[in-house]
Amino acid sequence: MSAPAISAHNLDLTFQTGDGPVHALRDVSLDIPDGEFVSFIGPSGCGKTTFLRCVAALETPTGGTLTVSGMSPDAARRARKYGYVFQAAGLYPWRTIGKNVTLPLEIMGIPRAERAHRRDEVLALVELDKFANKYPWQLSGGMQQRASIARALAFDAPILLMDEPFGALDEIVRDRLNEELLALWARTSKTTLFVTHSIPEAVYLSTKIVVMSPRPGRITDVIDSPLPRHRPLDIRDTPEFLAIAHRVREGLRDGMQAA
Ligand SMILES: Nc1ncnc2c1ncn2[C@@H]1O[C@H](COP(=O)(O)OP(=O)(O)OP(=O)(O)O)[C@@H](O)[C@H]1O
Repeated sequence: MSAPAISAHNLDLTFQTGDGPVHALRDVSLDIPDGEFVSFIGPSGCGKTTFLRCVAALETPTGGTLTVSGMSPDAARRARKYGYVFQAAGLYPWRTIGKNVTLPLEIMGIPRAERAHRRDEVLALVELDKFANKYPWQLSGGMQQRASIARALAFDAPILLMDEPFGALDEIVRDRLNEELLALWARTSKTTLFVTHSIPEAVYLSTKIVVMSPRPGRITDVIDSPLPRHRPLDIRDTPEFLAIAHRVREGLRDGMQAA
């Protein structure tokens, strides 16, 4: 069997700050097999972003072990094992959508023809193929987030890290992007780590839901979703869906009480 996409054991992270130590993650152990869609949900400040940043080698844990595709996070970063989608789309306003998407490929030194090919492919995946020559300000917020997903997909990394990518969008746009993201995940089968504050979003998207407690962030529950992989939006009204949402809510409440 190949190594899990992500494997964390007793992960700890304490930030040293001017006001004293901030214990952001405590004893986080989690294995994520290849191809799963895993949501992280928990109160603000519980370390969700910090965990993603550890996976991306942007933070160094102060204890425990973490492997990404069977290697150290730093080696995984150098091997370009992940794409990262941030809370804000973070597109460069002076570059077209197409040129935003190809920027990481330019930095990697990928030849022009190959860049153009990958740009067309990923823009088609997020249904923005007609917008390659537009500038970010000419697109809606939801389209900008899709462009930022395309940029993260451009170098075809096996892991996609998404930090609350739809948090700033209204519910209707968010619903549509949730549906599109599931379809995209089904087509690409990338291992996805997705941070959210929304219980319905976590339950709708995920094969596994990781519930975290307030700081220091611990895992209070890991729920393997019994829902089928194909999920129309109205699955959210089914008793199965509501039962998982209830369990997430309980997990969040238990974490708050224990804190
Ligand atoms: N570089 C840093 N230096 C000091 N403290 C930090 C640093 N980065 C994060 N923290 C602290 O660590 C804790 C966890 O932060 P993190 O951003 O991971 O939480 P989060 O669960 O993603 O929150 P939110 O849902 O609000 O985005 C917070 O208390 C935060 O203030």
